[in-house]
Amino acid sequence: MEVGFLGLGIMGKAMSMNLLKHGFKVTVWNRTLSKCDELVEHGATVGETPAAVVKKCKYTIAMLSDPAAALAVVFEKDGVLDGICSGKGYIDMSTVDDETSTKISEAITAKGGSFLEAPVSGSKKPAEDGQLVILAAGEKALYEEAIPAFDIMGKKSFFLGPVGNGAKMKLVVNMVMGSMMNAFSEGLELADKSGLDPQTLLAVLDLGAISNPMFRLKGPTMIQGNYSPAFPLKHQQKDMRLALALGDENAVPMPVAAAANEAFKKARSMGLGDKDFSAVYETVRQFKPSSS
Ligand SMILES: NC(=O)C1=CN([C@@H]2O[C@H](COP(=O)(O)OP(=O)(O)OC[C@H]3O[C@@H](n4cnc5c(N)ncnc54)[C@H](OP(=O)(O)O)[C@@H]3O)[C@@H](O)[C@H]2O)C=CC1
Ligand SMILES: O=CC(=O)O
Repeated sequence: MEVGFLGLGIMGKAMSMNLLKHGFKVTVWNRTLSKCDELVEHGATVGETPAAVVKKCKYTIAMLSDPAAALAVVFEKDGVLDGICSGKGYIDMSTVDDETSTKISEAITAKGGSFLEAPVSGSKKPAEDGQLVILAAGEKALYEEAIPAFDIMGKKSFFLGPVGNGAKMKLVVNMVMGSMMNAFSEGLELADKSGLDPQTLLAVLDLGAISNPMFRLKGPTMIQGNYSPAFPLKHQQKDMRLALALGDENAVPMPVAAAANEAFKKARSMGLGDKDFSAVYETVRQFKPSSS
């Protein structure tokens, strides 16, 4: 099966690599073309533009940074719209808001193509291990067609109904995650400043009711001041911003998420946007290990 893949950042590279390793023929495109090289070494072919990829493949997956990128790749010259037609599908797995997704869906379907949004929960390692959670919504027939690819990239896929529901679910999940990361950072700093060993805090947390993979994975690296990016902080802040807009639209008060968003904005202003989202710890941290 020949599939297209647009966007070879942290996530897209790992996801398309998994498809290749499991026997899919993959045609890739990335704005910075040199990022295609490693995929080509593993058997991918390169399309010169998004339109060229879409013309070649039955369906094309995209994994792009944000709403502006998702829109640009579809609507700009030689973009997805210039290649899509009846019988072809477009699956956007980027984290965007429902308005962006709906705009893309309407344009694709107006040209006779079918559309699915399918944002994912899970970061670099789950993407490498094929352990993502896929939150799909849109054209059910395209969802069914894409299940063999979803089964390779993910450990579980949900079909959530009409376009917009996948985007909203993803924003709710990441709003919770971003808020938790801030509470966790404050806890680490409070332990340290009040004379407790943060490592012991991690051990205590891991044995109790709020034990979770994120604290377990990120805690040790945060204590070391190692923020090598798995989930870039600028993307987490984008997700907080979009989730807050969803709260605004639905008149849901979200004071905790609003405070977390401010912390991520502060981290961006400190030049930490391209670091891992756990670098938000630096907004409250006073002691800096010499390695940071
Ligand atoms: N990293 C993670 O843990 C997770 C990320 N996500 C979401 O997945 C998406 C991708 O994330 P991730 O891979 O980490 O991000 P990266 O920043 O690593 O990659 C972003 C990709 O978008 C491309 N891009 C950005 N702007 C444009 C544009 N204007 N036109 C064309 N292409 C563009 C980049 O191209 P170029 O290489 O040229 O810059 C790159 O391929 C985001 O929506 C993120 O929120 C979801 C779950 C987990
Ligand atoms: O969007 C990020 C994630 O870890 O999920």
